[in-house]
Order: sequence, then C-alpha cells, then structure tokens
Amino acid sequence: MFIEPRVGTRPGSNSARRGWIEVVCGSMFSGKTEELIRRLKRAEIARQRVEIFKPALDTRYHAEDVVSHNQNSIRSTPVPVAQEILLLATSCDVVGIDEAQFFDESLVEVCVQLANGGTRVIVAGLDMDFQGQPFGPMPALMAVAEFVTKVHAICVRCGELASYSFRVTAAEDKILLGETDAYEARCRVCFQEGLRQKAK
Ligand SMILES: Nc1ncnc2c1ncn2[C@@H]1O[C@H](COP(=O)(O)OP(=O)(O)O)[C@@H](O)[C@H]1O
Ligand SMILES: Cc1cn([C@H]2C[C@H](O)[C@@H](COP(=O)(O)O)O2)c(=O)[nH]c1=O
Ligand SMILES: [Zn+2]
Repeated sequence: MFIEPRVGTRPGSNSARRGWIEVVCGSMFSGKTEELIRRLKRAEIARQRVEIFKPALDTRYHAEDVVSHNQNSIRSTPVPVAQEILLLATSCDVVGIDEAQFFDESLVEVCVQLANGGTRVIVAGLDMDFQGQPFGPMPALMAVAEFVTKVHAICVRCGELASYSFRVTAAEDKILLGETDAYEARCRVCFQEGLRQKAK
C-alpha cells in the first residue's frame, strides 16, 4: 500500500512547499482508478485542495466523474488537451489525472511544471496498449515521477497476475473505448496465446 510521504519535516530540510509526481500504472481492471480515488479522497480528508482531470474523450461511465469498474467515483473536470490542466489547477495542493495514456506528450511537461511549483501530482493510466506497446506519455511520466506503482489485475484465462489488456475484437485503432465487451485482463502467457490466435 502506498503511504503518503511526509516531506519538509526533517531538521535542515527546505521548508518550502514541495511537489512531486506519482504514477499508478497497469493493465485494464488492475485497480488504477480505485487507487487514484483512494489517494485523492485521503488528501480531501486532510483538507487539501484537490482537483481531478481526465481527457474529455473518455465518456465511458460518466461525462464528468472519474468512475472505477466497481462504481467508486469522484468528481472531475474533463479537458480536451493537457495544457488546460495548467490553467485550471492554479491554487490547489493535489492534482489527480486519470486515463493519462490518452493525452499527448505535453502532459509530461504539464506535470513537471505543477510539481516544480509545489503541487503533488497523481497520474493514473495504462502503461501498455492492446498490442503490448508503451502507451502515449506513460513511459516518460514514469521516468520523471518520484513514485511509480504498478498494479495488477487477475488474468481471466488462468488466474495469474495480469499485466496486459487483450482486445477481444478485431479493431486495430489504438483508441477504442470499452470494458469487458472489448478487453480482457491477461497474463503474459495468455496474452501471447491470444495474439497468436488472432494472427491465424
Ligand atoms: N480481471 C480482473 N482483475 C481484477 N479486478 C477486476 C477484474 N475484472 C473486473 N475487476 C474489477 O475491477 C476493479 C478495478 O477497477 P478500476 O480501479 O476501475 O481498474 P482500472 O482503472 O485499472 O481499469 C476491481 O476492484 C474489480 O472489482
Ligand atoms: C488497451 C487499450 C485500452 N483502451 C481504452 C479502453 C478503456 O476505455 C480505457 C482504459 O480504461 P481503464 O480505466 O484502464 O480500464 O482505454 C484503448 O483505447 N486502447 C487500448 O489499446
Ligand atoms: Zn493467464
């Protein structure tokens, strides 16, 4: 379990407000959104000023709220491009960003600027797409983050830990919103087996 770091409390440490970046990544159904919501709600309990953003294109469960697969939710602001987060996140202590894989690379600079300015930034997103390739700005975000948490789903084929999101349809577009209608959480072995079956 992730325990929030207490910063600026050691003797001699710089007491200026410190920011940092946390990344929560993994496959679909691995609990990224649940973990994001858990961290953000704890920050709200601590009376910190929290803002949550998601890409406007993600309208799966709700136009505005961030909603997990088990229907846990938190209010959010949909934004069309990452730069808009900088305009909307002034004067908050904690910024949460869900479905980060859908933003372009400029999200990395946005997160760095926020953290440099003293904001705690928590980013959740898919580390790999349906082909097992790194997804959008996620690899670069993991590189610049102070904390990276990789969470796992359960492989629906064999019950092992799952790190892959297998697309059960033939669609080839990188972006295809969906749930269990279009994706299965799979382990490495079952994911590769699925790709071989598709290639036949
Ligand atoms: N194959 C699976 N493995 C683990 N959890 C699953 C699976 N399928 C459905 N779930 C549900 O999904 C929840 C996680 O949802 P969520 O946080 O939205 O995941 P993510 O954001 O990573 O897609 C779990 O608590 C569980 O109830
Ligand atoms: C693998 C993969 C996924 N997507 C879409 C499918 C869902 O709408 C989201 C992921 O949501 P989750 O909160 O992580 O379950 O991304 C996609 O568009 N392309 C892909 O390759
Ligand atoms: Zn498996």
